Amino acid sequence: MIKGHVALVTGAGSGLGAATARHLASLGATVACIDLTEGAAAAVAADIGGLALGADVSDAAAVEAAFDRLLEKLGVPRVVVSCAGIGTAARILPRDGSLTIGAFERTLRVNLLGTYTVMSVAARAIAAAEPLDGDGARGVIINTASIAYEDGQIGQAAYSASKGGVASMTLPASRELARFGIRVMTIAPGLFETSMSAGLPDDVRAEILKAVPFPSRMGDANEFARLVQCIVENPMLNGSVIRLDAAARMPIK
Ligand SMILES: NC(=O)c1ccc[n+]([C@@H]2O[C@H](COP(=O)([O-])OP(=O)(O)OC[C@H]3O[C@@H](n4cnc5c(N)ncnc54)[C@H](O)[C@@H]3O)[C@@H](O)[C@H]2O)c1
Ligand SMILES: C[C@@H](O)[C@H]1CC[C@H]2[C@@H]3CC[C@H]4CC(=O)CC[C@]4(C)[C@H]3CC[C@]12C
Repeated sequence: MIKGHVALVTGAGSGLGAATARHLASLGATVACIDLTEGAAAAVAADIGGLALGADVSDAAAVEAAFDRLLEKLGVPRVVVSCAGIGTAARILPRDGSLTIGAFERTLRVNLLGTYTVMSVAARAIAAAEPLDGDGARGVIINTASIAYEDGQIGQAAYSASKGGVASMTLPASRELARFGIRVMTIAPGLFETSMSAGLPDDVRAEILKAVPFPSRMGDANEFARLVQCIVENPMLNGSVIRLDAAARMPIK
């Protein structure tokens, strides 16, 4: 379902998404790279001979328009990986007494609604495509949560809620889409070296790394991409959330 097929990666302009797009291309896929930062998606797409599409995943019309262009240019993607997301640090009760409801809403819109939107638009196209094998497989959708969905720290109520929603969607989505031969999986990464985690204050990073048993280091984005490959290549992986975290359990803050 990789070599000679089309794949779609959101958040492909940076970090885990960019590594995944590059890895799938190295395995012979033609990759469509969606990102809010179209220039970043274009740089990755240019490197791998893929298609760059600028879209905000939280904007359903933009996602549909990008998908229409993908279908026109490349055809139906059989592998869809949602990496687009934002990290948010927002306390429920900040010291200044302000309300952080806007930050909560923005985080849920991008991380949860955006993931649901891409999954919905992709599933509609994949379900209409020809089956690829004797099982009747038509495609696989891989979403990205975070270990924060279980170990959320102080200041991560919004982020953890958004990732908890992504994780919780996995089983019902896989149950519903099974009849179309579409698998749904979620990866919950621990701390990985990307632009997002670069925003971590050094003391916070050090505290989190103390809670990473082995290997006690930041993950490499290619290690995420290799799990994507494993999921695509193993048809028995469906309806599950896989923590990719070196046995980390994040500390309280
Ligand atoms: N880096 C980590 O430690 C870590 C850990 C666990 C989970 N994650 C998750 O992995 C995913 C990828 O994160 P990353 O570390 O590669 O971060 P990153 O910031 O390097 O990449 C995220 C990409 O998503 C894009 N993006 C953001 N909002 C978007 C939107 N509304 N529409 C389209 N594209 C959008 C950004 O432009 C960026 O290119 C995120 O969902 C993040 O929450 C990251
Ligand atoms: C496991 C990962 O998803 C989270 C673990 C720690 C989080 C970071 C904590 C600091 C935040 C600082 C900020 O204002 C932006 C978001 C953060 C970098 C946040 C991002 C998600 C992780 C890395």
